[in-house]
Amino acid sequence: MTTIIEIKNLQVTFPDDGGPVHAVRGVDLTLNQGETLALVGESGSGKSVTTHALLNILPKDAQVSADKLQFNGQDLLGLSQRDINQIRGSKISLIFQDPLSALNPTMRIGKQIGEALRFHAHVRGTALKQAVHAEIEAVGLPDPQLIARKYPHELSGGQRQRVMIAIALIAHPQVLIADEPTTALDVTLQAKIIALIKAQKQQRDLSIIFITHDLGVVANIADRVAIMYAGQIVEVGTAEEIFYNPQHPYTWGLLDSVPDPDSQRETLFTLPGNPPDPHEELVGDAFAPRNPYALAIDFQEEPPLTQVSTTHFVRSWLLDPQAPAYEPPASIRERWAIYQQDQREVPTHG
Ligand SMILES: Nc1ncnc2c1ncn2[C@@H]1O[C@H](COP(=O)(O)OP(=O)(O)OP(=O)(O)O)[C@@H](O)[C@H]1O
Repeated sequence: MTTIIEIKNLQVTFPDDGGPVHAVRGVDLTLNQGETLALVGESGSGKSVTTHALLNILPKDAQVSADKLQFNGQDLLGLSQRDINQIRGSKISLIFQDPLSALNPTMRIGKQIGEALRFHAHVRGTALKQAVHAEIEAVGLPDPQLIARKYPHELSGGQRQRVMIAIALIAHPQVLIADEPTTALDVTLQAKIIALIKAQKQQRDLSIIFITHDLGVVANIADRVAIMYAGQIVEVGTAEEIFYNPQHPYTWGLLDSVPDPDSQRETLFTLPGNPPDPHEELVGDAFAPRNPYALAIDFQEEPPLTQVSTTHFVRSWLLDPQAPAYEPPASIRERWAIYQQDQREVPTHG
């Protein structure tokens, strides 16, 4: 498996009148060739800041440090702004949550889609026009010539998001970072945009980081899932491990807050409390005050990362060999039962 992006111990702090804001507190993350990695957590957990650090698009006053921040084995932290600009848009592209504010209201759609190709590949004239029209078609928009002449406000929300995808993909990047690309859309449109991203991934052999606060959204697209809380990854695993063998109480809460059409539950679970103030210096486990399963040690010491399988890692004291026995919520026990059943059904060789 080829690693495309490797992040080790990423820390990002912003200066602020109320004291430094600790947005990212030691993130380790890898993206492998051809996979979709979902980065999931509540608002403010540091998902966007993590990927913006990668692309060097944080505000100038951000303090960024990392033991490793690499793209295809190349160190991104040491690169000049010019070299980073070459990578951004052509090798790594970003789709933002809100196309209306990301698009230029005064520029025709066609010109905006063509920009990356003009800038990175110096394509001009008829070739550029043809490439733009082909890209508009590829993202499922009708009548490319008409769409290219329109301005952003003349399109619907779903059409604008397709335009954002065309802008991100036209220069044939290796990596697509999709930051909450469906949040502003209704459920039907969400499903269509996810299907489009999935299809484009397959056609173009993309690797994707898909950012969302909603675990339900990524069930159909993610190969692996990383759960982020208060600037740290608290659990990471394959989609199957996160959905059916989750080990961190925060992941349990996120799973329980996803609407389940088959469930008998009448009201949806909402995680009690709020994430910690990012100004705070944290002691122990950042999730402890909201965690009904917290142990005394959670309020004193940061939990170590425990390996559950070759692909599954969890940052929780519950997995310590000395932790007392505990029983997760019934909804999670049901998931575990399905997982164990699936494991038994996997044929063993040898
Ligand atoms: N320029 C900035 N100056 C100060 N604090 C910032 C800045 N950008 C982000 N932050 C803070 O960093 C923390 C992480 O923000 P980030 O945008 O990465 O969260 P997120 O998980 O992507 O959530 P959301 O879905 O709301 O964007 C938040 O507390 C946020 O307020």
